[in-house]
Amino acid sequence: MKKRWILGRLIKYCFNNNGFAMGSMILASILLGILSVLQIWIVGQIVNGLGSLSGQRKELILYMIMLLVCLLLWKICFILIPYVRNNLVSKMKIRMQKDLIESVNKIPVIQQEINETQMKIGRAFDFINNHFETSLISIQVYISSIISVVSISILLARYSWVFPVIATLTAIPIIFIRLKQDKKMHEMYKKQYPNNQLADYYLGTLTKKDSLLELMVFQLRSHFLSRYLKLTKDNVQERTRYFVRHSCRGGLLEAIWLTAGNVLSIGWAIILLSQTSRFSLGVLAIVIRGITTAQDDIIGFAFNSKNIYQATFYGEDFWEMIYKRKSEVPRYKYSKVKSIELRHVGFRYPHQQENSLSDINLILHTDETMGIVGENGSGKSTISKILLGIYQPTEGEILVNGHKIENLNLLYEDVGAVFQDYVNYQLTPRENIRFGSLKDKERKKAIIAAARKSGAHTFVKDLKKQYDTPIGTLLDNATHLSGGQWQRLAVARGFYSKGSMIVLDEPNSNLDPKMEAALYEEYKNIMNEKNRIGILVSHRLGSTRACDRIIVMNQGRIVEDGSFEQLMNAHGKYSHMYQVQAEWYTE
Ligand SMILES: Nc1ncnc2c1ncn2[C@@H]1O[C@H](COP(=O)(O)OP(=O)(O)OP(=O)(O)O)[C@@H](O)[C@H]1O
Repeated sequence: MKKRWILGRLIKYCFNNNGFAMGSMILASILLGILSVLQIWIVGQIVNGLGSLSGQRKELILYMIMLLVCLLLWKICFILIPYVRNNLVSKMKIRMQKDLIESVNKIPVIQQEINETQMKIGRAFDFINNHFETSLISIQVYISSIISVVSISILLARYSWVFPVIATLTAIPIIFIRLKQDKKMHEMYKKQYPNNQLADYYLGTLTKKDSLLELMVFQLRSHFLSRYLKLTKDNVQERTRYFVRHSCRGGLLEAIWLTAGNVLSIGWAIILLSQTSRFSLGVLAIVIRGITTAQDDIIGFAFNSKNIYQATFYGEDFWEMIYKRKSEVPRYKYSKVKSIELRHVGFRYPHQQENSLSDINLILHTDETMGIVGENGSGKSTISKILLGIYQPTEGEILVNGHKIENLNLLYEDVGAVFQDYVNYQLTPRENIRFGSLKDKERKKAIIAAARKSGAHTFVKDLKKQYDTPIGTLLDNATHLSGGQWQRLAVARGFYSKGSMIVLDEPNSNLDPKMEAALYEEYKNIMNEKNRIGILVSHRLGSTRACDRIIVMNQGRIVEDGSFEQLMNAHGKYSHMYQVQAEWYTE
């Protein structure tokens, strides 16, 4: 998208969503510009009137009244504009956040996971929260400045065309000086952005609850603090260097140029006006005020460019995301999956040299359960994310119910999953479980049944308000839960979900052995529910024993595929790993 269109885009977007407020703001800005020239002209007439008091009293009073009306209108505009703008900004921010969140939701997860996208999303939100309002102010200042400069130039040209030229010529070099300063500053901010992000991360690690324990035990606090301080010190030093190099020098140059220009232009005005018969004190007042106001407007115009640079930098990411949403490839939605087939599927994470999955061939039918085993990093989670439609393969084909998915863009209406890195929703146990299938009406009995199966019910029933007790650390009077208790809620969420597929990705890390053993029984039941494909990713080979089939992953490939008996009889990798684990328990 071309950068220069960004302000135009913003105006259009605001008009489309809140035309009345935007229109009022623009009209008030136009009025401000007109009032500015009107005041100069009236003051000139008053000075003239004062110079020749004889018989001009009525006119003088009329000009005085006009000046008062002008000042009153000016004041009203000054009160009205911020009021309308605040109103517009609050409404538009909500709208923009909604649009942005919807757009972010449509970015493929794999793209969202990469740092570059995270930075883009961060900058887009930054635009809404910190730069959108300044962009609106810039638009408003631009409009009133343009109207003011044009009308003052017309007024000055009535006396001599030299005056608007003088006003413009003295202001233009200053515009360039400021533009250069702003460009440098913008470059500096852009350069500092990754370091700022890293500094925020260090600060977060130093202050967040999750990292406190490790910071204490490994005595990392001073290490992180010195890293944080170094980064912020470097940034401050760079900003100071920038300030001395560009702002101070530029400011000095500006002051010298403007003073010299003003002395010259006013001197020239006096000489010129004294040579003509139209010379009067009022005209001199108009010329001096006119030239200085026009200069201020032109310079203010340029000063605004700093806001425009920032709005462009942060806004670029916002508009890009909103724009992308419209050109997005449609996703293929399935409510009932009877079969899913991967044909020669390969997958490579962005910016990686090697494939994480290669040549995966697999057919899964409804009412079938599959275990996925393999060493760390062999591709188990990646393949389950592909089956869930979270990642799109970079090679090969996917067929759902026998139909090829074009562009490999797959989405299910309803699937269940328990991930290794599940989320702790700082709300209530009911909501934590209900999120497993939010689009249906709440099934109270099913929530309790899911909690019973996952073992969550044993502690939830003893909470103050049971399933409606606030849990976590955010809400008032919330109850703290242990790691294992959170995990049981995450498992209950998976159990509560409906739909034609469930993926359980090693969901037992925080559970005690008794709970783990009991859960494997439940996994068996849940995966074996009718009209479902059940997938269990696990390091405990014994837990996959009950699956109809097991695949063994190694370096991104399926190296064994069969039932438990077949794999044991084959005496391959699975049987070897199984023996090793069994020995560990029996020794
Ligand atoms: N977000 C990512 N970006 C780049 N590479 C990744 C990413 N996630 C995983 N990988 C790489 O892909 C490969 C497979 O990872 P995956 O998480 O699927 O393995 P896994 O078998 O589930 O491992 P584990 O048993 O440790 O959970 C690994 O080599 C890993 O380094």
